[in-house]
Amino acid sequence: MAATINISSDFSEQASINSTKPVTIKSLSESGLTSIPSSFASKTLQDLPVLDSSEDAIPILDFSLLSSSNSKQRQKAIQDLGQACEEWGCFLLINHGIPESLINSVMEGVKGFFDLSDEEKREFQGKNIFDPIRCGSSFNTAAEKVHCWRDFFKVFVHPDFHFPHKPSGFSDTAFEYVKRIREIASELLKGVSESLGLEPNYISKAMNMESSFQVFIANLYPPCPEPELAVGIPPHSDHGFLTILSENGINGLQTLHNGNWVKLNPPLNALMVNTADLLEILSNGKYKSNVHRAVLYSNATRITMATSNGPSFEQVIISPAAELVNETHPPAYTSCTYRQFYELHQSNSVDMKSALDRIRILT
Ligand SMILES: O=C(O)CCC(=O)C(=O)O
Ligand SMILES: [Fe+2]
Repeated sequence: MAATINISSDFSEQASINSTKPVTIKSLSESGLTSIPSSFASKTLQDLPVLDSSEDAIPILDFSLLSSSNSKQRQKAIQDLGQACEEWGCFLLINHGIPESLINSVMEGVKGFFDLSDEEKREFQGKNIFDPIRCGSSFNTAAEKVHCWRDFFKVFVHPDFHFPHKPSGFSDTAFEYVKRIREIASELLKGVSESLGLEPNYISKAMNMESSFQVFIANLYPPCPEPELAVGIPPHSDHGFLTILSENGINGLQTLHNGNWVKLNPPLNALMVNTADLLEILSNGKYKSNVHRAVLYSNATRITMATSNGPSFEQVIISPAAELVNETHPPAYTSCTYRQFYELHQSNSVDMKSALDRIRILT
């Protein structure tokens, strides 16, 4: 392994290899390293068996059936959705209605953004986790022991739409894309409410989804000289209700299921959906947030777009739904606002369900 280097979550204080130029993971990868700096060596990559989806089949849900006029078909779709949330915490979504051309053009914008020079990106670096536009490397270099082989940008896109103004036209296509993702999340959350025995608009009303907090996260995983030693993102769960992802045709997301890592190899144009921590809280633990990770390649660049969809950031208190609390199921989490939870989630290292574990009520 090569010498240790320092990187920064944002681009403000980046040290460099040999102190000659700033380091993003992209530029580190392009510098022709043949081994990873020791600060990227993850100890946990080989810990559990990795299965193909043919060995343990991740649910594939047909989005169009959730709004079917045939009530039997719709009920079955809701039941399948509930089962996927309960048994997997993730699923693949087909027939979601977002045109492939729209997904492709947002992906082009993401590529264009990562291709900006480090100097140009600096304009968008952000200083803290509540900045609406923030780009950087790894996850939170101030708190983490092992860095992620990943560059990212994160943008708050709802209720107020923020977006980088470069590359040109990117913001317009992204606006349309996140709106379509919000509509899908809203329909899925209706189904989730029903699958929990609540009325269809329960989550929408109780969580003030009209001002739902939505974050668009673009991830770049450049080729890594030692993909068996480094990690794109280590095992973690997400912070909102549902994260909806698409990728650039290179698979690399794995989900933890029954003690194995299972590869998500989505069919062309399918979206990947993860249940996240706030849904685990709201369902009082019935639906577990999905633990997942992203792996790397030595010869391919993987790009993903993960859109996190959650409740209103400050206006509601998230707690287990009263209807799901009883003597046998006492409240399993303390209440919080999304803002409080987001801070817990983003200001530590990315590590399993560490944020949720801090508000879990132990019995
Ligand atoms: O890029 C991926 O496959 C996963 C990304 C992810 O887990 C995240 O952004 O939270
Ligand atoms: Fe994630």
